[in-house]
Amino acid sequence: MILVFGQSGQIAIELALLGAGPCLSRAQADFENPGALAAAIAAHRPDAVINAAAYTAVDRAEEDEARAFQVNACAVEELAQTCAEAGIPLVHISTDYVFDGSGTTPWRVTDLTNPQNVYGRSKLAGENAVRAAGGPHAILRTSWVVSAHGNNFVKTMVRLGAERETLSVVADQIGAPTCARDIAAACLDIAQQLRMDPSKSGTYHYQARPFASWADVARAVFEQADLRCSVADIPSAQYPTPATRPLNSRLDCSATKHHLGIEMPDWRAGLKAILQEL
Ligand SMILES: NC(=O)C1=CN([C@@H]2O[C@H](COP(=O)(O)OP(=O)(O)OC[C@H]3O[C@@H](n4cnc5c(N)ncnc54)[C@H](OP(=O)(O)O)[C@@H]3O)[C@@H](O)[C@H]2O)C=CC1
Ligand SMILES: Cc1cn([C@H]2C[C@H](O)[C@@H](COP(=O)(O)OP(=O)(O)O[C@H]3O[C@@H](C)C(=O)[C@@H](O)[C@H]3O)O2)c(=O)[nH]c1=O
Repeated sequence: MILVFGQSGQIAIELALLGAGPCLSRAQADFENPGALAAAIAAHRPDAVINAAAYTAVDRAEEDEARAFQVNACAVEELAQTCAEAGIPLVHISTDYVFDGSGTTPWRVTDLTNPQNVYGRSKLAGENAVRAAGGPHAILRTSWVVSAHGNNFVKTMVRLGAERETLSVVADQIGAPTCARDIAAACLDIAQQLRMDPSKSGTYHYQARPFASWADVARAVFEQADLRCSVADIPSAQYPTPATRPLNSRLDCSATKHHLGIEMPDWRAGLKAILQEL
């Protein structure tokens, strides 16, 4: 049995649809309540754990640092240590925001991290806690998660695209949207592989193809959803936000393919499915 944390989140919803579970809610396992995660593991005795819970409000985190670190790092340390002590494989999801966004080369799993905002620093601290716990684990870094559920850029674009004739969207942050459904399937695959072979533990990248800017994604949404809104490309400087976002969010996913045999999906196909679901 695969125990999932983060029941109401985009990725956890897709994990449940794919048959993973039980999926625990905040009320069942609160990451701000020390001891709650160890108790949940003891109660469920899972074969593997997928942590899809996190503090994901990137701008709010700038003023809510203690809570972001509690959820994304301190609680993750408790979870990782509990799993390691029991030999339970842990799949932990992380983010492109652990990188500083310099250059244009896709980030490899071994590249130096240097997060530029509180959310990214808290996620990096969570990664480090998982590695330090020393149990069977996979840290799966992904980016720009989109789905028919929860809050995400695609849903925001569908809403704004119906209200506006033109929308200004940043065109100098390059990465790729990755569908929660594809990530969930990858997490399940990795959890099974870790159960069979703990030596596959490590850090992996999982990002859909092809690379795109947020403006490209907005254009694809409007085109596929038949919305008449046009997109004006702007630099990040013209869209000031409390948290700095990395310009280069391209992830090199070759190790994921090489070591785990997992292929990267095309986000345009996933986008089509999401728009049909909305
Ligand atoms: N969203 C994105 O674009 C990206 C996300 N990721 C990572 O992927 C993972 C999943 O993201 P996503 O599916 O988008 O997440 P969501 O933002 O959709 O959901 C987050 C989940 O975490 C839960 N959560 C937050 N705080 C607590 C807490 N104190 N105790 C228990 N549960 C809590 C939320 O519960 P509640 O509903 O009660 O608040 C919710 O179920 C995270 O690790 C995230 O960092 C990586 C790259 C991009
Ligand atoms: C709504 C809107 C956003 N933007 C820009 C702002 C920002 O640079 C970019 C995306 O905005 P969002 O706030 O949706 O994205 P953001 O919350 O930064 O998304 C991030 O979330 C965390 C959890 C991650 O881990 C990252 O991988 C990434 O997905 O689009 C525009 O340029 N125009 C607009 O009208």
